[in-house]
Amino acid sequence: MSQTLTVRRPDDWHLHLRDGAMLRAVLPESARHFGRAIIMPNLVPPVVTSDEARAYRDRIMAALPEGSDFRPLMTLYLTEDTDPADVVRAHTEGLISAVKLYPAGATTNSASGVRDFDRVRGVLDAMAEVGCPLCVHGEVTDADIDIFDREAVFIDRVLDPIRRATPGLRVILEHITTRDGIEYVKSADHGLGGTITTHHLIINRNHILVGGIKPHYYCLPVAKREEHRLALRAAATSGDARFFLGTDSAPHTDANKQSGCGCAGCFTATNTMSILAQVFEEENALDQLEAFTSRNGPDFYRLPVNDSTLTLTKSDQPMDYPAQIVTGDGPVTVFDPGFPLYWQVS
Ligand SMILES: NC(=O)N[C@@H](CC(=O)O)C(=O)O
Ligand SMILES: [Zn+2]
Ligand SMILES: [Zn+2]
Repeated sequence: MSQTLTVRRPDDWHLHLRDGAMLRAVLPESARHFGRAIIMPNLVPPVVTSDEARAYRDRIMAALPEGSDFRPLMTLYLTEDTDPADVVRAHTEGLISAVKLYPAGATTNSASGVRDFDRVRGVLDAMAEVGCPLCVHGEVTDADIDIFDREAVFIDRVLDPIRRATPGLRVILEHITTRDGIEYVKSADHGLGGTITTHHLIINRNHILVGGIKPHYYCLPVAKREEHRLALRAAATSGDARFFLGTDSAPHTDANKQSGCGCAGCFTATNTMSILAQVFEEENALDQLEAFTSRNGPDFYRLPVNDSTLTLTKSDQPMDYPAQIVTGDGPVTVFDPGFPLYWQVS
C-alpha cells in the first residue's frame, strides 16, 4: 500500500529565478510545488530600487505558467547608497518582503554589496522601525579567512554587531552551513530566523572533493564537514520555529558550472520536496516536514500559511525526474542527491 503525506503548500524563503530565458525555464519548476518564494535580487545589474523590484516582479508574473497562483515575494539588494525612504515606501506598500545584504564579493553577483557596514546603518534603523526583515548572506570576504571559516567569522565580526547596534531589526541568517550558525540562531528567542537549503542537508565537503571535483555540488556558502551537516539536519527536522526552508535553488548553465572557474550554486527546485520528504523520513520526523516547509517561514515573515495543500506519495519504484532542464541559455543540471527518490509530489 502506498504511503501519502499531505502538508500545507510549501514556500521557498530563498530562491534565484534570474531573468529572461533562464527565468522562463526555471520558474515553472518552483511554481509547480511552492506557493510563494522570496526572490533574490542578485541580477546583473542588481535589483536595488523599488522601481527595479516592481519591474522584476512584473517580468516574473509575465513568465508564470497559465493558471499558476505562485506569488513572488520581492527583495531589494542593499547597497551603501540605498535610500532608506525608498525601502520604507516599498515595504509599506507591500512591494517588497525583505532587503538582502550581500557582503561585497561574497558570492555570485555581489560586487555592489556592502563593504562598510556603518554606511547602511540608516537603512537598517529604518527597516527595524517598520519591521522589514533583513536577509543575510553570512560570509566574510577577507582574503586571510579560510573559506570554510567564513560563516562563523561573519557571525562574530559582522552579524552580531549589526544586531546589537539595531536591536529591533528582524534578521534571517540564510543558507546556514555550520553548527555555529545553528547555535547562533538558537541563541535568540525572537527576531532571528535561519534558512536551510535542501542540498546542505545532503552533502558535506567530501561530496564536492573526493573522487574528483563535482562542480554541481559547489555552492556558497560551501558545504562544510559532516558534523555541520548533521547539525543542520537536526535543526531542520526538529520543528524549531526559527528554522525554515530556503532552497537557494541557484541555476547556472552547465557550461558555466563545468568550467575552469565554475559558478557557485545548486539547482534544486525540481526535486526539493521529494528529497526533503526522504530526509525527514530518515530522521523519523515526517511529522515535522510541514513546519519546516510551510509554517515556520510564514510565521517569521508574519504572513498567513497557504490555504492549499501538497500531497506526496511514496512508491516502491524510484521516481523519474530529469537530470537536466532545458533553458534558452543551455542545459541546467538538476541537483543529484546521490540516492534514488521515492516520495513524489502527486
Ligand atoms: N548559493 C550560491 O552558491 N549561489 C547563489 C548566490 C548565493 O545565494 O550566495 C547564486 O546566485 O548563484
Ligand atoms: Zn548567498
Ligand atoms: Zn542564494
